[in-house]
Amino acid sequence: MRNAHDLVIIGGGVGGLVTASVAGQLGLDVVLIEREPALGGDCLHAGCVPSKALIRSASIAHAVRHAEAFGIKATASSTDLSAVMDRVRSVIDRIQQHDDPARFRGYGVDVRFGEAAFRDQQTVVVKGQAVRGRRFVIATGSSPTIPPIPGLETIDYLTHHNVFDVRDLAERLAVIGGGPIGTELAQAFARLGSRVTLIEAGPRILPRDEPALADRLGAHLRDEGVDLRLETNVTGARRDQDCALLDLVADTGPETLAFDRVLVATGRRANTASLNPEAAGLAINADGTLEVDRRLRTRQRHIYAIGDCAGPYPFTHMAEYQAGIIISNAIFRLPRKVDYTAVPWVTYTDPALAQVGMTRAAADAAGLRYERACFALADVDRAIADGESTGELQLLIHRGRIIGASLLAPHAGEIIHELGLAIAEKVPLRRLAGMVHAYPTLAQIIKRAAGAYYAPSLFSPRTRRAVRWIHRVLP
Ligand SMILES: Cc1cc2nc3c(=O)[nH]c(=O)nc-3n(C[C@H](O)[C@H](O)[C@H](O)COP(=O)(O)OP(=O)(O)OC[C@H]3O[C@@H](n4cnc5c(N)ncnc54)[C@H](O)[C@@H]3O)c2cc1C
Ligand SMILES: NC(=O)c1ccc[n+]([C@@H]2O[C@H](COP(=O)([O-])OP(=O)(O)OC[C@H]3O[C@@H](n4cnc5c(N)ncnc54)[C@H](O)[C@@H]3O)[C@@H](O)[C@H]2O)c1
Repeated sequence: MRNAHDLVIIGGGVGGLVTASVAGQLGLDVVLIEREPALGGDCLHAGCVPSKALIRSASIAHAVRHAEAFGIKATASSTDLSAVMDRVRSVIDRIQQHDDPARFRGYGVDVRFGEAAFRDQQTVVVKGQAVRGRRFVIATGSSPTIPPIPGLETIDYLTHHNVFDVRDLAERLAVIGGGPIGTELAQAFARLGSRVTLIEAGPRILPRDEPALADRLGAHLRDEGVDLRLETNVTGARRDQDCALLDLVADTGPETLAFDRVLVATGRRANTASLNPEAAGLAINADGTLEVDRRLRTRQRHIYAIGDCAGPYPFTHMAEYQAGIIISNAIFRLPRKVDYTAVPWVTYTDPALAQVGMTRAAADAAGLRYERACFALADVDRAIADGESTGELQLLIHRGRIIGASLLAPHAGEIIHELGLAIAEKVPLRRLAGMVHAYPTLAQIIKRAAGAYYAPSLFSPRTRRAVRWIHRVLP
């Protein structure tokens, strides 16, 4: 095909950037198109990075406030949100250096800024210019969805796109939506000093996670002072002088509450409309993601899609993982399919809620018979030393191997990967029970849960009889 680039990548977030850097360094003729004025995508500018930087400030505020429980007299903390957000900004700026267009141009990538839309199956148009490609990777991410609440447009609500620009701490903050965004930010702002009401339409926060652990986290947030309203619908919103009024309806009846700010965190939808997908003959799933096969090819075999715009797991590490699949399929031409058996995800509350592999709901849906091994964090020595008691590990075990793990614990995201490897590599549970875990670590909860699973058979009457017999007959 004349004048066609080897690879045209649409979207300069993590999915697009990982693909572009490898393809460029391997010597392909690559064009990377990003509609915002900077590379990095939502994770860097309005997602993972600013939220985790904010959570860090919030955890320090929380530690200072509770210092006395650890024998430390600290003066009462107050939050300078402007300084907190300056730090958030500086963290973004520091990481942004990795995503400098000059770096990618140095790899030979032709970086262009402007919105790309398909003209046909081989061409996208950017700022009026046609860009032809032999292969395409769509990595356009997702955007916040706004629920159809009458009057919402009148109250100047926040989303994750502008919440990190706010400089003054709201005294009363409503967070609508108890998914990962709403839950992480509700706790962070409560710890920074806002009175937070977290409103979730469903029966629990974090509906994709293990229900018992999500409930435990919800109770913990309440203990920390978050006013958690479950099974509550927002039926109307309006401005009243300096505040926003929200009409709430729950089993207990209707109620109208006043807030200084309202953050909407009710989900995200794939960015596909601006791409003009029909012109390229691409199919869209009911949830708005692009239809792809297990090799991440759309219906047009030379057009691939990865990250949030393809799903099914809208996380940065999954966009990066899927970029690896594309590199294999589209660059090395080695057919490779996605494998989602050991996908981890973490909600970075304190304690954090981490999942890898199957939840019980997923195992039930797959018709698998499994057993459970659980262990409470409160019985782990390190957790006692740290003054942390809220948490639990739950393992799902199928034929002696772990198929899913859910962990509520401080830094759960740092602990869960050992279990991810065990699931991916089908490591027998007894190997984990026998593995030496350094003392005292929170990760010992894994060995303890595995030990708890084997304890009934280890200390059974049969084993006890066998041990007595051995001691009688052997010298
Ligand atoms: C508040 C928040 C916190 C989060 N925290 C975490 C976390 O802790 N861990 C985690 O794993 N995930 C987290 N996520 C999710 C994570 O941000 C996304 O999964 C990740 O950014 C997806 O990467 P991507 O490459 O698919 O899309 P993005 O990073 O969104 O990049 C897509 C890019 O495509 C561009 N684009 C869109 N349409 C076009 C077009 N037509 N032409 C040109 N360019 C276009 C966009 O401008 C954007 O830069 C969080 C998300 C939010 C909102
Ligand atoms: N730590 C992380 O990995 C992390 C953190 C933040 C975001 N993310 C990603 O970003 C994506 C978007 O996150 P999110 O939290 O916005 O979406 P989500 O879809 O995960 O959760 C939205 C929540 O809002 C509730 N909801 C929807 N409409 C509502 C309404 N009108 N009133 C009250 N509640 C309502 C839903 O029941 C659901 O619990 C997620 O899919 C997640 O993967 C990941």
